Amino acid sequence: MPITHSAAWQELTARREELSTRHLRELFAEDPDRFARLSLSVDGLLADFSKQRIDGRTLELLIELARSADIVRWRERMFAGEPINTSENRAVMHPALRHLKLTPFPTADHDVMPEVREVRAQMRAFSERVRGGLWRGFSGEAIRDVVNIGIGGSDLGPKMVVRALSSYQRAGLRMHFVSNLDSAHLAPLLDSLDPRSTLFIVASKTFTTQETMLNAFTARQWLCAAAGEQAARALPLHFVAVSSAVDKVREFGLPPENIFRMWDWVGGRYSLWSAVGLPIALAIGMTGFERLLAGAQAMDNHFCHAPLERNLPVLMAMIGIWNTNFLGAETCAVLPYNEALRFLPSFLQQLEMESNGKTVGRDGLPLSCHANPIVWGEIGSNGQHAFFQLLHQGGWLVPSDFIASAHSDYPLPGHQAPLMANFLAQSAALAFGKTEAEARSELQAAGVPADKITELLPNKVFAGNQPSTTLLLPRLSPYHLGMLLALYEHKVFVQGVVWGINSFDQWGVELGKQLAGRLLPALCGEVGTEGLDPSTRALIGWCREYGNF
Ligand SMILES: O=P(O)(O)OC[C@H]1O[C@H](O)[C@H](O)[C@@H](O)[C@@H]1O
Repeated sequence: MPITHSAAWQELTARREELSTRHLRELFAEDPDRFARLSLSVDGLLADFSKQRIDGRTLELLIELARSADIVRWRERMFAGEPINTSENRAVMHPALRHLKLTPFPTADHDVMPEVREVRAQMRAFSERVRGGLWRGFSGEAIRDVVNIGIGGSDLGPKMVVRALSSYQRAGLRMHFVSNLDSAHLAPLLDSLDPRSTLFIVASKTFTTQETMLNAFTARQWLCAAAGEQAARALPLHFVAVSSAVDKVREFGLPPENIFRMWDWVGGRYSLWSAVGLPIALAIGMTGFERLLAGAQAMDNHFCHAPLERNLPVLMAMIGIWNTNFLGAETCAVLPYNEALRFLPSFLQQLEMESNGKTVGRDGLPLSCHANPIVWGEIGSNGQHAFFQLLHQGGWLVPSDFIASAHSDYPLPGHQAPLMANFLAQSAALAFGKTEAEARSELQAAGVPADKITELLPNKVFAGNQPSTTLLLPRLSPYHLGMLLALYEHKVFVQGVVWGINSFDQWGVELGKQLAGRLLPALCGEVGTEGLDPSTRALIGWCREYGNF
């Protein structure tokens, strides 16, 4: 039965009629305990849902909706290692990667932990050697620059975490991330590097991704040219790979000891906890990386054991569904007030939109409702000076997640309090707005003449009622970052279950890749353009006229 036919969905639809006309101002005025009732903290991570357009009954119904989608059973199935990624017949076991107990996972009969622990030990040994200056390049120099070559899940996660935890980076290694096919990404970086002290990590689960392989081949050529006669000896001293395709890495020229394995039960966008996180271990040390894993494991435990009504990922997921499917929001903004979380919006875009950006359900039938909204975002307070105008007065419903850490790890005097003041001010302004009466009396108090007040007044009113969730970390530590990221992962999982989606495949990325493969020879003039659509044919003509392929 489609989820939209469930009793909870029907009741929520009725509830929408009532709540869509209510203002957050009224909801707060009616209930002085609203913050206490609609916020929840787990291990120091605080989530405030009180500025969402919900009330107690709505929340009860949302939890009932999650139950009618059988969330408890699906959660058990995931943690039991069942092949819930049905279109690829794969288990989904990224929680195994942060399982730090000495017990099996998922079961004693099918325990992946020995392999996981083996790779963790390999990561520890390797990162300690590199960080300690014991891993030497072909000319005997220690490593100073590390370049991760990968894209999508093999780039966004480690890049985001390395940036987020930059204040924990003490070994002095310079970390770089190259993902784009465009040589404007790799070329200037190579120009700035010394091949004798540079280490490349080629991260690709499949080891076939066009962008990654092209960048890896170019980097290999660059190294070999610099190493000259020592090229063969240099390659394993300057290249390691993270992949599940061991044979392909061997063909690239790397010995088994330079290969960090991953498994088909880890999806790319869920893989930062695996050896894909090697740049994190190199940047902050393996002990720091394990703190990240510990935070994620704490969130796994909370997700598995907390009652649904007090379960952070479940609440976040269901409130998102309320905003999308009942209030009609088409987008969702991620607004981290922390410079170190600069790459979090892009990471979450892949996590959410590649997982749940679908219109077909697990059963192969069209979904009976919309699934993932469009996720976008920017760090604060920068966004305030760019697009917040639209959030405040643009007339669109845009729910947002405000994220910050109370403690700054870069304590320049006088910065953190104003940052946090802006962080708190914006969600309050979006929620409560400014009425015409308030705007009028402000203008009067400022001595603005009456005719000017009439002219200005419409511009000075803020409708408010924009819903937001505030996520507040005590500090952006590896542990709390791990919690935050696992929170979003499980939120995505819960939403996928309710929408009836397989959140772990991504067939929608294939068509463009296929077409690019067909167009490449036409662009290079090796084949004609007959049979292509007129627009593409004409564009190829232009590209060939001006391009330097
Ligand atoms: O790690 P790789 O196999 O190179 O894949 C890198 C990325 O490319 C693909 O196109 C997928 O859409 C992503 O989910 C994946 O993370």
